[in-house]
Amino acid sequence: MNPVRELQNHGQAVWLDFLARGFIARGDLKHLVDNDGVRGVTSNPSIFEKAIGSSDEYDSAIARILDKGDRSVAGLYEQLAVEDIQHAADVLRPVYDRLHGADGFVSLEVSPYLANDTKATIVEAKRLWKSVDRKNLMIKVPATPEGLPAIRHLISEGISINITLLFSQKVYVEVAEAFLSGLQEYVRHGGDPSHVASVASFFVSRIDTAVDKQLDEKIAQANDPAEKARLTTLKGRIAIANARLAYQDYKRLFSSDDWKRLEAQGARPQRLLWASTGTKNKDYSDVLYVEELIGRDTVNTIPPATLEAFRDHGRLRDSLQENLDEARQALASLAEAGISLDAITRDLVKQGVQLFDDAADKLLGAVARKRAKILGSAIGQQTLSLDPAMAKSVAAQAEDWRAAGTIRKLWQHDKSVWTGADEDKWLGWLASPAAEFDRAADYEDYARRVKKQKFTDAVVLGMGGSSLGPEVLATTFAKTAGFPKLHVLDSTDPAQIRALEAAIDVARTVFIVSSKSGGTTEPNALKDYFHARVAKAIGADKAGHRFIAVTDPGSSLDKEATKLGYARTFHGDPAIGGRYSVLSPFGLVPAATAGINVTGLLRNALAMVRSCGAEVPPHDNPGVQLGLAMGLAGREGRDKVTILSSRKIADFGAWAEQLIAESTGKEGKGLIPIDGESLGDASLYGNDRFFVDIRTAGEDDAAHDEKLRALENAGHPVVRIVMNSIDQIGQEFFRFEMAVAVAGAILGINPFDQPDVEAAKIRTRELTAAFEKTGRLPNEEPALSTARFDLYTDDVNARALREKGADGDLSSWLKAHFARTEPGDYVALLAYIARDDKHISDLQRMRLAVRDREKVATCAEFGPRFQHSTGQAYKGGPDSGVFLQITTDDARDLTIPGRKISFSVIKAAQARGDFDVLTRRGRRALRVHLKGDLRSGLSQLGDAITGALN
Ligand SMILES: O=C(CO)[C@@H](O)[C@H](O)[C@H](O)[C@H](O)COP(=O)(O)O
Ligand SMILES: O=C[C@H](O)COP(=O)(O)O
Repeated sequence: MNPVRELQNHGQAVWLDFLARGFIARGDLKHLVDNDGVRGVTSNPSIFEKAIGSSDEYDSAIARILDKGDRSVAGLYEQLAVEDIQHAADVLRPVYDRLHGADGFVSLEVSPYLANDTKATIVEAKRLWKSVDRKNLMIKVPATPEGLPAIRHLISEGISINITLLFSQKVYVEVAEAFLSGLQEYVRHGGDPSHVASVASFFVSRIDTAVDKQLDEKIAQANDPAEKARLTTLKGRIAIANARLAYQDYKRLFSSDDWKRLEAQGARPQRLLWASTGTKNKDYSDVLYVEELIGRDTVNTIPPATLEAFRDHGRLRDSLQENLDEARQALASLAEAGISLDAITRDLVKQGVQLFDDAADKLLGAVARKRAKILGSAIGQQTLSLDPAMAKSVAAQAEDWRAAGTIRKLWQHDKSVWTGADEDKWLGWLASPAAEFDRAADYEDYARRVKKQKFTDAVVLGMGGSSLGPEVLATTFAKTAGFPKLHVLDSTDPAQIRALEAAIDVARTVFIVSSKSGGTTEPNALKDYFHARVAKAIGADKAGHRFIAVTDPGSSLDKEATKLGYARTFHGDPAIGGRYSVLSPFGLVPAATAGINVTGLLRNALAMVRSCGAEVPPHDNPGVQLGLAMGLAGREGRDKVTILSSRKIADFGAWAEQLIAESTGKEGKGLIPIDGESLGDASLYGNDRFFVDIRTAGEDDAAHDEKLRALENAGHPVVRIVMNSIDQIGQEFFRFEMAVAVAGAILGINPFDQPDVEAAKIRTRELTAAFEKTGRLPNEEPALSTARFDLYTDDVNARALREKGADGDLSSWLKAHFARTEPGDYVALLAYIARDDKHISDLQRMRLAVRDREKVATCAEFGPRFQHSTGQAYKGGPDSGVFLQITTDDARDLTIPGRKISFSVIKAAQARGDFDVLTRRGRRALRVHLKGDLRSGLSQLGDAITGALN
């Protein structure tokens, strides 16, 4: 007779420790069931890794699933695994029926990542039990300290459980007790115990591998030949001795009175199952862990090669209860030799979890790659071109993060990923795309209502996180027919406010007042201003209906919106910081107002959320890859993240700028985003750059691409991101959010606070309070005053500049100022003037002149907008900035109804507040205040800069 089949006659069931789709489909499993009498199947993460991860057998199934709609990587794996388990269970169902539920089981393991989490194990086990939906299923749960209560709980709910990663007799007893007590509870609640099956998977060969290693060390150290011989006899015997003694515990536990009572009610014993029964040491028999463990009411789950070997030359005898004294003696000798089996088995549990984690990482990484390949251009493509040393350090960091499960921790809101401050309270952005997608119908309903009102324009009044995302949407998407044109106003500059007002029809405009805190100066002033304008145009009683508020619940704006009868208030999530809020109402309400397809935007974004998911290992996780590269490059001095956005998504950099600067620039560390600096010759760049080129497919620009290639060839890190179309913009929002959170962890800062933004706000409030009191801002002494400009700075800067040759002429001051730049520094122009096309190109000319001459990175920013964005890094980040603030006397001021203070005064206070904080922080800063006509003032400044640089 076939020895495998014959094991049945010794009361032992043979299960197969293997599973694969083709193996079942081809009928190979059925063949083993029919011919070898195989009565069960076990699976584990390593088995699925081999089946799914290391073959292409599942590729068509993955494509078929994705064809019906995108899935998370874990979801994809789970669907494949559940299908395989169902198929195997169906093959074994006749065995189960024939044996009246005594055997014929297939096991599916909960995620190894949950091994130390009781609650999550219970939730997942129940979910898997339900989705496989087969009576002959067992859910595998590891015998970790946290697994034990889960095992008891699941049994008490009538779920059949296979307890895995069991190595020690002591833990085995606990497992059996958990089973008994769980089953008692199930019966107490009226359950029929005959439906509940359980096995305790006691691992064997791994024990010998670990013990033999220690024995070999002792043998090598021993001088006495007799001692050497004694130790040698223990090799290859401990695992079997341990298992045999565990079986004695089994017999005792399952003959107790407690058990007998349960048995009388139909309960079936929890059988011991021998796992890890493939021989690892080639010096031992290839069927050692089968032949030596044959006994009644046990199971051996055997890997295919061992099964074949046993079929070929296995010998049968009732071995399990042989030589028990010898077994005890062997364990005692081991202890005498100073080897602790307890310690070894404890380690083996930990290692076992880690091995399954590793297998799961490998498996999920492979599934992630397969998903990405099948989805192709449906996900924005990212390539990292890094020099070998940086590529190596990114790979090493990715491996550290993989082994430590850092991405999972990040998704689980574990603040230890960062500084352990309060980062856990700011992670709402991880879940918001999915939550908002579920609410998409509400946005669509809202959009329909907006459409009906036939507004010509919609204006977002907000700053930073409340304005930059909407601005990307407003400038990236064309106006939708029938919907208002979307504008964003994030300035206190009177000319800019007037220009916006002139561009809209106030009587037919909807205003979106957007402020998370509700307390931000600019949107509040703008709201009052436009409320009065609308009231004048359509009547005070109707004005409120033209306003929408987007704010966090309970804010002052929330209350005011109710008081003023706003048409609607959308609440943000207080667990999302402003710069992370674009895929929440702060971006989505403006999008819906403008008729942008919110459902499509979010559906697209979710593809990237999945690509960056908790289960996608760092090597295959695009957001994490980008973040590790940015963070590690930054740590090595390549901290100028130069964003090159193509024409169609030109504004993306302005959003990314805030995210990067405000998140990372603090405690003297951080990344300095460089936006809008067009590419130049490779010789213009220092080795402080990190380039990110982002575009939509087909937006190739030969001249730009050639320069980028030159930079790449010169060894600069270059990341290329190609979106299939602008519809994928939501993906990039999420990719960058994840990347910046990751970079923050690498830099060792809290990426969710903005300590230095507050400092400027406080100083501004002091100045405006002084104005409210006295009717003017406090006096200030210029370092130099001429008919066309005044120069201001603090004493320290003034002294330093004079020492460098600054005298009575603007160019000399600028020359001295720029001369302070060192390699690795950046120069930032901070202009408190209207942000319009002309001024943008004026600043661009100036910055490029500085870049080309000084060969440093440059920023061209408008105040007060940048104060809510890059301002954080300028003040709190690395002390590598050289700042030139540009202010002016506004030709025409603009009053704010009901307030003493005007827009011009607010802007002046903001500029001074900002400048004061810069100088108080010891930054290199100079302010040039242009007098008289702004255009000619800017032109003279431009000339002075050129003069200074030459
Ligand atoms: O736990 C069970 C069955 O319940 C098995 O599937 C178990 O995971 C396997 O036997 C082991 O993982 C295989 O271990 P090894 O041969 O790699 O040492
Ligand atoms: O990025 C944030 C800005 O400082 C605006 O904040 P807010 O949304 O609370 O008005």
